Amino acid sequence: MITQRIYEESGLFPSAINHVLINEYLPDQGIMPHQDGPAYFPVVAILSLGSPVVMDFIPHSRLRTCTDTWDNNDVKSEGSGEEPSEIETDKRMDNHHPFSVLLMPRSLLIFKDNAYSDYLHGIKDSEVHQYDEAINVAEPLVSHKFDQQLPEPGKAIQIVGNKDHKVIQRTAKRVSLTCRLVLKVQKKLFKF
Ligand SMILES: O=C(O)CCC(=O)C(=O)O
Ligand SMILES: [Fe+2]
Repeated sequence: MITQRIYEESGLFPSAINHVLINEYLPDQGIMPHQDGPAYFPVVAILSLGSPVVMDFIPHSRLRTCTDTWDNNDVKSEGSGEEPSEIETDKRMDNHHPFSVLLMPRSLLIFKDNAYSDYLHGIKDSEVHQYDEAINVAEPLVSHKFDQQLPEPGKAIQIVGNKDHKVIQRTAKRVSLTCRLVLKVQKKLFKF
């Protein structure tokens, strides 16, 4: 089973994956920025099928509260380990910039730790996604290779990219399998 393979090959989950959410998206549908919350172990594996999408990661608002000090790049010293100082707070914010990831069909995205706890993740409600800023921007250049292996070549993927303007057109549905580990499975819901 796919979850077993993800569990074994990633080595990132303390026990077998016990929760899979299947989402289906029409070409103009996304998901609003959110956090997956404390019910899950903080590692998420998302398998993507169908049209590609861009997933945006946005620093959580608690890390974006004083944007006026955002440009404070000359901070070099580490804090003393006591109360967080202003410098430490700035440094922490400096480490949290928005980023995005292009999710191609049959790709597996795994995110964890800070990406789980310090960022919201979401997908725009748009048929066209820009991936210029995606951290894996080079990937679609090789994607045509596996595009040909799909049952309907070219149906799911349309990359309208050139070197200045990198966008994907979502021409088909996208189905994702979000695989997680629920830490405490309540066996008896009602205890008297
Ligand atoms: O469909 C996706 O890629 C993301 C789904 C998601 O973030 C969720 O179900 O919590
Ligand atoms: Fe999520």
